[in-house]
Amino acid sequence: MAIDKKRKRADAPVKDTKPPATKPKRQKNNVGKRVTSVNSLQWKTVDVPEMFDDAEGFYGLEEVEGVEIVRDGDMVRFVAAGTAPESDDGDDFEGFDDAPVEAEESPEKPPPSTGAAAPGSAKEGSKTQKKDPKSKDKKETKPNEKREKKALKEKKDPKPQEKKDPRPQEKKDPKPPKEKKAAKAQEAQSDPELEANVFAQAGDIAEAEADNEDIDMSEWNPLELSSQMLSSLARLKFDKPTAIQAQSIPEIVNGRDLVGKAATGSGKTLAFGIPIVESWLAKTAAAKKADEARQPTALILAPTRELAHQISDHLKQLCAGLAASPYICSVTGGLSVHKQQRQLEKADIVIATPGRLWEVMSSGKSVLQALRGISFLVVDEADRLLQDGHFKEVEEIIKALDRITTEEDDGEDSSDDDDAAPGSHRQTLVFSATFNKALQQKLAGKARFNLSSDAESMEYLLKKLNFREARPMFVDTNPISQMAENLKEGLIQCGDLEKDLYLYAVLMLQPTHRALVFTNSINTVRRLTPFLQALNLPAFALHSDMEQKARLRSIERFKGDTKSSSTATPTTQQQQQQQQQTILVATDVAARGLDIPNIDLVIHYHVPRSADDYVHRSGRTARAHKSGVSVLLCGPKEAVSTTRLVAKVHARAAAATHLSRKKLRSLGVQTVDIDRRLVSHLRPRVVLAKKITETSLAKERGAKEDDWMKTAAEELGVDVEDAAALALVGSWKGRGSGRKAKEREAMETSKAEMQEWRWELKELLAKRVNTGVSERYLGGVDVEGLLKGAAGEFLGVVEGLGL
Ligand SMILES: Nc1ncnc2c1ncn2[C@@H]1O[C@H](COP(=O)(O)OP(=O)(O)OP(=O)(O)O)[C@@H](O)[C@H]1O
Repeated sequence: MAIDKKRKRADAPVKDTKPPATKPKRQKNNVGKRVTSVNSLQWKTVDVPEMFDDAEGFYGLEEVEGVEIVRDGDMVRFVAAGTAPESDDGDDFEGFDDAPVEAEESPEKPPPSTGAAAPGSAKEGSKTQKKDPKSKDKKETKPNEKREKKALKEKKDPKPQEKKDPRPQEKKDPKPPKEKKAAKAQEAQSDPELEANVFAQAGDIAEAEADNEDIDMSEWNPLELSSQMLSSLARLKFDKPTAIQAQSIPEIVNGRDLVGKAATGSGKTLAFGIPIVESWLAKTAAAKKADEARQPTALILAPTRELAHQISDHLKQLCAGLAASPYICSVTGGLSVHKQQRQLEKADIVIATPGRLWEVMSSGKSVLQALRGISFLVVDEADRLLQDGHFKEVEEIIKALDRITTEEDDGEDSSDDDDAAPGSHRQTLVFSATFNKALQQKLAGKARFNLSSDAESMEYLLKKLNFREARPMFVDTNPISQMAENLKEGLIQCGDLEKDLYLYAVLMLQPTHRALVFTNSINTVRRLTPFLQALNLPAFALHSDMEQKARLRSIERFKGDTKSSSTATPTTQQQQQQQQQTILVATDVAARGLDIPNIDLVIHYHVPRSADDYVHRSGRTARAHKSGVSVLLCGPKEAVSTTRLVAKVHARAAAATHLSRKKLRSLGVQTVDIDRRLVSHLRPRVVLAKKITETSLAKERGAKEDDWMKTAAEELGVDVEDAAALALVGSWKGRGSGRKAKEREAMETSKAEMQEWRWELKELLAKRVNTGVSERYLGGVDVEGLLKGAAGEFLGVVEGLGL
């Protein structure tokens, strides 16, 4: 249906299809015209070729009619008629209208399976509204007239470089910001793919564009990037390349395979993202017809869904300033497979987690065939991706991609998987913060591989990546340390059962904007999150057992993009401060690559399992030249092994420098002695909060258990009301019996008792905590001032950490 409509559009000139009533409006060429901003113009998405029926416009191109460009000194101004009503799907352009714009609800998209609006569907419905002159819609761009806009601009704009298309992608929509936000939120609700766009910083980009002309971009010159790309980078205010970008981009542009290692937060994503987008721009420019270029340019593999979406958003931000943008799609678990299949068919850049990609690739040949034509294969966070349970899928994906050169058109894939495709046409780029150079040096060797060891498995798989070159380029921008420069590391020793207390103490003492708490288990995330919430701290959970939507929502809330779920009204200065702070309690699913701005504190509630995990977890803070603190909470038995583990991270620094031992010690982790008196003041709050949360959780578990027992009793054919029968079903000794006893106890706790505890805790939280230092209190107190006045006495050696 949508195809037919588009045909109709393509075949019949727009003015012929317009209802006669609206025609005169378009003829009022000079009537009511006025100077307007570029964003207020009536941009319309360029008509979509039939084969891209489901596409969101024609490669992002837009056009506008009835606009005059007037030069006013150094400024270019746009003169146009007033705001026009717009069709929600672009099919029913009715000409400009001088009527003022009013907010309207975003139309729903048709079900993606058909790409067409069913009669009476929301799409159809909103179309009808559009024709109603009273609706005065404004939001969606009208298709049809976009190529003209570009031509118009190129023709009239005396400075094509700066003016080529000064609007970021998001600004193509002429909706007013408020309305846009509402429409976006609505779309996000109905479309998980859009909802996934939690990292987008369109607003920032829009602000940035205003003064990007003042930015000195000369430090990018050696990289010989296109003017379009430079203008996009200026918009992002990236005035110079980071070290990994400066060293990798020219090599990648020159066609080299590359293994890149750089500290966390040092800009690795754009180190491969910029050359990929440049390649797409060149390919698109060279293609005679737009659809000739529409073969995926790159496949980027990432270990987690969040990282895949983040890379996607990061690249979208980069492309937001381009006149035409590649279609970037992420293929991750938790979202609709069918939708991803359709998106893959039109994708230019694919970012995927291996499990879902393999599933989608296995489901049909078309996707596989399209991906075989990629020019770039990127393996991000390579060490994790190639180990942690992804090994098999990555191996299968690469084998499938490589069969292109050995497989004949008999429709059967070669079964000889060890026959790596010779001279693969694609470039392979492998990035991580933790990457062993020795591994790269062995890549061209003939060694036999022992797949029982992790390191050798990875080595084997790297071999399988089928680099074009015998020795891919190895770029290591930080051979001394993998840790970010401005990271301070601390270690707090406490009793095994006191971690909750010390966690709370650190969160109270360290004025943070965003704190990330790492645990080694999903159950701990489930317990700590409500525990911190009970203490009035805005904590959110993230672990792999959560639904994808909930995962994304947690990250959004952590970023402060949406309102905190905390309903408590702040009563004290401390509470107000805490409400601005957000805390994410996560498993290692958040350890890799996540680039959330302004995380200033990472707490390892459970010590990391490996030195690399320590590097990546700690790397969530102190990113992009910012500073941050990483604190390890260690039980008595963990302290020695953890210190050793951290020392391992710093060992290379020790070997590679001639600094004194004392200096080297100061660079590593510092032991933090939090004043025990202070901690003891916080204890009553923590004890009560633990009691409340653990009882609630045990009640929940107990209720589930009861349901299970009832079902089992029914299945056994015994009377569920019979206590003896329940005992028969539910009684067993041994593992879990202590927990069950707790659950029973919790089940017996009345609502009134729980309520009483809550009131008690509320009172405790409202009280100031006397720190025992002069008149000062924790809570309503300026902790920084307190530290200044009583450093040493208060927090001992933590001064160096800024606590
Ligand atoms: N040239 C640049 N100038 C300034 N900021 C930049 C530049 N390039 C990237 N950034 C910013 O630096 C931050 C970190 O980048 P990125 O996420 O790519 O780091 P990374 O090296 O991949 O980290 P990790 O190893 O943790 O995955 C991002 O917010 C990004 O926007």
